[in-house]
Amino acid sequence: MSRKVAVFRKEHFNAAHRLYNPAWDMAKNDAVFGKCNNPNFHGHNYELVVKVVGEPDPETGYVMDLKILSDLIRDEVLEHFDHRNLNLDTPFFKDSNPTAENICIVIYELLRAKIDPKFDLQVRLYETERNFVEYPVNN
Ligand SMILES: Nc1nc2c(c(=O)[nH]1)N=C([C@H](O)[C@H](O)COP(=O)(O)OP(=O)(O)OP(=O)(O)O)CN2
Ligand SMILES: [Zn+2]
Repeated sequence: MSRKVAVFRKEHFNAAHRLYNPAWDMAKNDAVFGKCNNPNFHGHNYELVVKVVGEPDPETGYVMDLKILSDLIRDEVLEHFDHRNLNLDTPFFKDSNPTAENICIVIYELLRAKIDPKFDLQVRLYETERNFVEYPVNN
């Protein structure tokens, strides 16, 4: 029987963004993205939940030390995203929109590169209290 356990770390960051498609005119961007297309940007208080799944180490009882996970999220994610303009201050959304979906995928990829492949990883990102996304699915 599997002894896999999921451990979670919650973090938050504040960031500004604008959702628009540069290939479209303002009218179409307004129609699709509404107030999220404000050229002067707008902000969200993002809540981030990182889930790591694996078997507890027999010597420590830890799946992964949550202090190490916390430091990793700080260094790999929050340093890039917190109090930043996601369109202008980060390199991640030059060719894509900083939607919750795309931000979640970027965060997953940043963390996946640093977390031992023996662990499964899943990221949940709340853009508002009621709007949230998860990547990857079915973990
Ligand atoms: N599939 C997606 N839809 C929307 C996204 C997104 O990232 N993925 N993003 C937005 C806006 O950026 C933003 O989330 C909308 O914010 P807001 O208008 O404040 O949202 P609500 O009015 O629904 O606020 P609640 O507090 O959640 O009620 C839009 N769509
Ligand atoms: Zn928004």
